[in-house]
Amino acid sequence: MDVVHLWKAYGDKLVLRDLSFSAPPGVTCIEAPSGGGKTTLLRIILGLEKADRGRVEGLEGARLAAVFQEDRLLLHAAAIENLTFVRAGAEEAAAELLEELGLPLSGQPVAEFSGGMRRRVALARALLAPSDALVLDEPFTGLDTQSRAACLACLRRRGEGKVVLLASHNPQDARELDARVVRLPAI
Ligand SMILES: Nc1ncnc2c1ncn2[C@@H]1O[C@H](COP(=O)(O)OP(=O)(O)OP(=O)(O)O)[C@@H](O)[C@H]1O
Repeated sequence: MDVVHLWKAYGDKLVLRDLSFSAPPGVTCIEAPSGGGKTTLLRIILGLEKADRGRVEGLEGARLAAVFQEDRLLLHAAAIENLTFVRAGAEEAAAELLEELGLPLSGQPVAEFSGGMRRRVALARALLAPSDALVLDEPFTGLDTQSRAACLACLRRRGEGKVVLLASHNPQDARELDARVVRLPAI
């Protein structure tokens, strides 16, 4: 995937200025401080926001799976139902993923889960959805050390061969995922 001369402003506020980079298969971490434009960039890549100028190449026809900054789960459904919602009939694969991420297989609605548990359900859902590329916006927020390690291992294994874009303000993410890093310049 290539980002080519991307510009984006909200009113007078310039957020992305002539941004270009390539993201080959593997993990690319997008690093910037809070407010630095990471979410804006990912939303443009997902087609949810329009750039003012420039383009994203190489994702034409690709299936994208995402973890948004908010979890966007079906709160009254169980974790496994949140997963099979994106891949019907995949109960076994969904259960395996939940287990890998230390999540319960019970019928408990995710509304009753902790914030970190919900974050892991959102990641599991993105990993289960049939996809060619993963777009992950701060997927590890609110996770303790052990859950974060489980997520990293799962992403490493299941993201293999895909373009994975991961917005982060934690430089440890890139180190632990052996990822390329794109640092958004301060504007
Ligand atoms: N819809 C919008 N309308 C106006 N301004 C916006 C809009 N979306 C984002 N912005 C502004 O654009 C800038 C970049 O926001 P963005 O959410 O992309 O940053 P970020 O790097 O993801 O931040 P964080 O790490 O805090 O999530 C911020 O100053 C934000 O206020």
